[in-house]
Amino acid sequence: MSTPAASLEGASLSFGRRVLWQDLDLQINPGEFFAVLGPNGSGKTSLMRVLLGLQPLTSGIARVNGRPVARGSRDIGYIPQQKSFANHTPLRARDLVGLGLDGHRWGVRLGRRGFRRRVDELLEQVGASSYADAPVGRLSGGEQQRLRAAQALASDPKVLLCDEPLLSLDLHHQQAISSLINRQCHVNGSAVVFVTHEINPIIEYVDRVLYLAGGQFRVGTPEEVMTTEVLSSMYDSHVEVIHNEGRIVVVGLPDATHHYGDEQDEEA
Ligand SMILES: Nc1ncnc2c1ncn2[C@@H]1O[C@H](COP(=O)(O)OP(=O)(O)OP(=O)(O)O)[C@@H](O)[C@H]1O
Repeated sequence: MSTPAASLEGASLSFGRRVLWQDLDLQINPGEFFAVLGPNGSGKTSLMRVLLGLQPLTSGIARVNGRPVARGSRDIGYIPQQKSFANHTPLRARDLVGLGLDGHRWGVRLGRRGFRRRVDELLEQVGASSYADAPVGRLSGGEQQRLRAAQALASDPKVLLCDEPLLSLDLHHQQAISSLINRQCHVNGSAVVFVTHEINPIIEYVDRVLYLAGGQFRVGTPEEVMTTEVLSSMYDSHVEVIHNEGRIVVVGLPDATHHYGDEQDEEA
């Protein structure tokens, strides 16, 4: 059996009394498109941070490509949740993409010309050729986000972590970026971990989902997890899930995010 691209064994994460998840066992395989869903504060970004080696688990072990997670792993590509670059960031769009491509693996192998060609190719793939030489701080949120995607794809990572990468993109670019991420996954063999609030833009690509809510989790195909029964039980309230023409509509989600552990906090 091949080594999982990323795995968690008996993983738990708590902050004080708040339990985000407990006893999570997970193996994400090379070439698997794995979506992470759940309400605000359910621990999706924290899971990314665990895999990036930035957030220690409360218990259990997390591995990437068979090795315990470590900061700065070259096995990982990361499209962070959107934050804007400061206005005067001294980088052009192509420099940012080049950072993803830089260094040991590619710099030597490609040479200067090849390096530039590859950066141009990536810029084109995310529809950023027209602003290749613009300072990143002057670009719109969506334009910056497309560059982050190009940067993360540049290194051909074993594991591609995407934290709401489609936010602030228009429909056309949502489709272009999600299809590129899908190609990186199903053609180039990266494992993709894709955090999102909305599964429909990527539903045709998703192999399995992890759904986090109320301190609980479920793992399975979208058809197994995204059901009225499963989500109602996780939210502890009636939630209706409608599958229609390949889309999934969830109706009646409770507004407030209930955190497992809040009861104890209140009692205390
Ligand atoms: N270092 C920390 N110390 C204390 N609490 C934290 C820390 N990091 C995250 N949390 C809390 O853990 C919870 C989960 O945060 P996280 O960012 O993982 O949620 P999320 O599912 O990504 O949410 P969203 O959908 O809003 O992005 C939040 O309530 C957050 O305040």
